[in-house]
Amino acid sequence: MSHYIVEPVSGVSGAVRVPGDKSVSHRSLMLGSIADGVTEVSGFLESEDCLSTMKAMRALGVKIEQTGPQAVRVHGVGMRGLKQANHALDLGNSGTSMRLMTGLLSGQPFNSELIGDSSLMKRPMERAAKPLREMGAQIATLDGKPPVKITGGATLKGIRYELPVASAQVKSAVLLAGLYAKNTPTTVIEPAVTRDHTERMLLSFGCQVDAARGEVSLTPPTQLKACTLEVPGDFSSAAFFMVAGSINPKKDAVLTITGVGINPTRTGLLDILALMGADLRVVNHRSAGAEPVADIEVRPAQLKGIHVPEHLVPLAIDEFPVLFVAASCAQGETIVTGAEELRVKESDRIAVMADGLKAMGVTCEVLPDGIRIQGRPETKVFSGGTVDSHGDHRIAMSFSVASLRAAAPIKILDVANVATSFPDFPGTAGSAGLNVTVHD
Ligand SMILES: O=C(O)C1=C[C@@H](OP(=O)(O)O)[C@@H](O)[C@H](O)C1
Ligand SMILES: C=C(OP(=O)(O)O)C(=O)O
Repeated sequence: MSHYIVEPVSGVSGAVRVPGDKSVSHRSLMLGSIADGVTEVSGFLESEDCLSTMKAMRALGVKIEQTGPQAVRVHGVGMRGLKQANHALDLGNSGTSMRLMTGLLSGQPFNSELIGDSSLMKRPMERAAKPLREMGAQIATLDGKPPVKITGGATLKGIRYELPVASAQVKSAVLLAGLYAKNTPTTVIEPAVTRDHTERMLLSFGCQVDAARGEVSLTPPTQLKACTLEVPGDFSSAAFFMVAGSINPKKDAVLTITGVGINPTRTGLLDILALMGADLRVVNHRSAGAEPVADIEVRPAQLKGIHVPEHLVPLAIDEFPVLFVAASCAQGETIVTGAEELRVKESDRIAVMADGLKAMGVTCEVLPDGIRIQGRPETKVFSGGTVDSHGDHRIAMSFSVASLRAAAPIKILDVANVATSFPDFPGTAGSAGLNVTVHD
């Protein structure tokens, strides 16, 4: 099992570019596959999770070429052109692939089976299966978990579905099935705003999607029209550098993260860090097709503890592990509540982060739906030592950032899964000034 050794360094500065957005990359493959014509994708994230989606779409009969670095050409087969795979589709570590594919495959005339790695096989799938069954799909899970078995040939009807949890994956699964609903629109009502990449991309493919006041409605199209897609840098990958630049011991340093997707349904961390007193400046606004993009400049600041407003939780859902590192360096207590979803990600991100923080001398208390962290505004907040990421990419990268305020090296166990979202994290982190080395 590979691990990182992360050495304490004097600080970070300069400019970094993060790889393409994982959520957008998955969706580009799925929608490109069922479009009519050839979809060209640039800025594509060549990470293990997105390659799992690519392998699955290829197994369903779609020709997908990798035409250059981060460039993908998807030869769409049309809405009715997918073919039955001759094996179970292994989606590795990727919850997004499994939830969204469950929706997409519910509308097909053939059977499918979805499996994944040991982490994915433990994650809840009924949240997607339930509304899809209401639409007429035939889906079986095992105690609510994978394998997900979909019996093809069902006639789907559009539904009006109120999401019990704020989940973009479930919303997207329902919308993808809604593409196949017979003559009836599908409406999803969200309890809180979640990422809207599916809606934006459906519009790019020529679908009629109406979104207003927490409701998204899709009118089933007769076809999706292939298009050209530009994937922005992943805000969730940029988050590690936003926190690194904020807790940076190098005074007056500026760390700039370039080409970051700043879709407002993703940028909760900007608001949370601003409430904590961070100095983040979003500059050079532009767009990558349907998605807004900018550069983010980060300067060191003395952060202060806050109670994170609950409405920001879904807008920062993947950023909490690294936010906990920021909170450890803040003056005073930070409280996170309303974040029970963190317990059903690649790991239980509340428990696993709390264990690692405690192992490095941080005082924190686990809550059923969050955490309380006692920040210490000292130069060396973390003792260093060994922490276990439990195979969770975001935990491994978060503890790497902690090295900026650590008294001794940090050994981070079980880091291979960093490649699911950020294939060259050690290299990019190194270019900013961190010292992360990989060991077997
Ligand atoms: O739709 C997506 O691409 C994602 C939605 C979120 O999951 P949930 O919908 O389960 O909150 C997020 O945690 C995941 O990394 C990607
Ligand atoms: C939760 C995540 O991804 P997924 O649900 O796709 O495994 C993540 O990337 O943090």
